[in-house]
Amino acid sequence: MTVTPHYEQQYLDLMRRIWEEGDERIDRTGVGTRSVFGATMRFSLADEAVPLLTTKRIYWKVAAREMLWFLSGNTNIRPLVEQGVHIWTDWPLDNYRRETGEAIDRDAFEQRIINDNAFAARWGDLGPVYGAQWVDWPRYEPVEGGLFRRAERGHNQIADLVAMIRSNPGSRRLLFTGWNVAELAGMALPPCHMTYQFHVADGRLSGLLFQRSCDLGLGFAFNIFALAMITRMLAQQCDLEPGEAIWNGGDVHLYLNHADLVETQLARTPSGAPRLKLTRRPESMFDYRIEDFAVVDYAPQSHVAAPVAV
Ligand SMILES: Nc1nc(=O)c2c([nH]1)NC[C@@H]1CN(c3ccc(C(=O)N[C@@H](CCC(=O)O)C(=O)O)cc3)CN21
Ligand SMILES: O=c1ccn([C@H]2C[C@H](O)[C@@H](COP(=O)(O)O)O2)c(=O)[nH]1
Repeated sequence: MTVTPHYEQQYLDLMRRIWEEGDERIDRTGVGTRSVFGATMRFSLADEAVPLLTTKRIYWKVAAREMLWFLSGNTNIRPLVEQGVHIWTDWPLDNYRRETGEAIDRDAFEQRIINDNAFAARWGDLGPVYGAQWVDWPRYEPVEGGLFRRAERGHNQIADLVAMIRSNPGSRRLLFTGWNVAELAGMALPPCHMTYQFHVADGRLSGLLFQRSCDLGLGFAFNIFALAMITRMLAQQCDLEPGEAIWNGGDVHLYLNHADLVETQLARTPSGAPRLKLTRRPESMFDYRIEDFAVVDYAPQSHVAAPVAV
């Protein structure tokens, strides 16, 4: 009898291989990583399956709120912080401390972001990151004298994608990207989950993500959930069934200060088959709310905390 391995096994196998054989180097953050180049994982989304890790608890609502924030086009951490989502605070905080020399702690910084409009506008923005490029990629229009001005509304890649999936599902151009070369310098971090492509076969929509840089211990769990989530949303909007989530990583790494996390997860056995439910069919990709998502049959092992490299 052959037993199908649990979907999470491919993640644990990659984690072990990087930890044991990855190339060790000092990275941009100074923390140090072990790294491999090029990896693929595939997860079924059929029957509402969702690739949540089970060898530690994943706060999927944090990742879901982040995805809804991307789709809103907002690039300021304020709406995240207002919802108790702290995952993007460290970069503006680091910038604020460097520029002002003030030794403010994270809670106080977040309070000021919430309470003070001008402060949030000055210190809370990440630059033209994901949301800006996804729904408002800048367009320029000619004005007199050979000059150009920025059009009031940019390209909405997500709205265009929905229209294209509906009208031409066989297209090989069903994609959107955050990698706007001309604007990279203004971003707090250049996009990691940078290009998403979609494919329709047999009435099923599959999503493929190319992620140039992946923090396998921390970011990956969020990135793979988000890929599944947006693929499900697009399938719902386009009257398709969910197919697969396919993940392609470029530089896939483990930070050297994640030893406890790696050893704990590798000592655990994945189990269970969580499902993601979309409880309502909103008007468009831009009308989803956090209440529209529910995860059932998710019984993970305990959360394992790990430091984020800034
Ligand atoms: N080094 C690094 N790794 C990342 O994954 C990452 C970045 N930087 N920079 C930009 C964003 C921010 N992301 C983050 C940042 C922090 C967590 C994190 O701390 N997660 C914890 C706690 C989650 C919570 O308490 O809400 C976790 O256990 O998943 C996850 C993703 C993903 N990205
Ligand atoms: O969604 C995300 C965002 C970021 N990461 C990780 C990958 C790297 O560890 C850092 C980014 O550093 P770079 O020097 O720009 O590559 O953040 C992630 O895994 N997922």
